[in-house]
Amino acid sequence: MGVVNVTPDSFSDGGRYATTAAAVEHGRRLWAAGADCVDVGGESTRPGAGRVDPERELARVLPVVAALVADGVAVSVDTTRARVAARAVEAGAVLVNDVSGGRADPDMGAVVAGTGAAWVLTHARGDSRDMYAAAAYDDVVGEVAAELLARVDDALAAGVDAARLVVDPGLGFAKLPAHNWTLLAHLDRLVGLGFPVLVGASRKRFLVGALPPGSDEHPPERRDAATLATTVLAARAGAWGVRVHDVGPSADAVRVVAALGPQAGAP
Ligand SMILES: Nc1nc2ncc(COP(=O)(O)O)nc2c(=O)[nH]1
Repeated sequence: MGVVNVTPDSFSDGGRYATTAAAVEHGRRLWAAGADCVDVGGESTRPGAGRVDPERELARVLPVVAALVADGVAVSVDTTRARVAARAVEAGAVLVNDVSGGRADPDMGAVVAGTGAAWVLTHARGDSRDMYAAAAYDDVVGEVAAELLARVDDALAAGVDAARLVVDPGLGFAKLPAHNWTLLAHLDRLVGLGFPVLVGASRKRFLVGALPPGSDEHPPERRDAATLATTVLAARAGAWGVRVHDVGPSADAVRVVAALGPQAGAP
């Protein structure tokens, strides 16, 4: 899953693809580089980010979704708003990527149930204004798994077909670095829940911990090698997908792991 943030303030590429033309061009590049899906978002989800007006979010994502769909690109929409999801699916998006796991908008379940779209339920607590306040776990893998299953139950209750659900541990969402590393080390337990697992580690701040001491926290591209390592880990654990900014290397890494054949532990 290639990332196209049509926003002026995303931490990983803020502002580079803020115009429709730049975003569409970037989405085409990611598709050509081997992305199976291009994820279009119009509202930064970084901690502390304020909300974007719904009309502005729509104005950012819809033209990009429509143009990429017209090119034959499989598009997902990164939104927590049911109305944005509905309009993006109408424009041809095939997956709703909801970092709130359906908690932000009570109408999201019904909207997804009413379409043929898939739905990524990402684990988080609170929202972008207070997410670290809830970043306390006794057993982060067990608690994230249980809370994701609660999100799944709500989705099923809303009428969404289980076959259209994907779960995501929400690295960096209401999680401290140690929580992210523990989740990465135990992705097999999340895969064992029986739903496709999407992993979004790409260029996230916790990866700086894997860089040489004193490494500059910027630019985010400096974290692409560490991101590639997380792609291999996710593929080896049997994850369904990875959400990355630098698609080419991760697409190659996924093919390398696939070439190994069935591995112990991967379904
Ligand atoms: N499913 C999913 N979606 C996401 N969307 C945005 C971000 C924040 O990263 P960005 O600002 O680089 O897009 N992370 C995730 C994630 O981990 N999982």
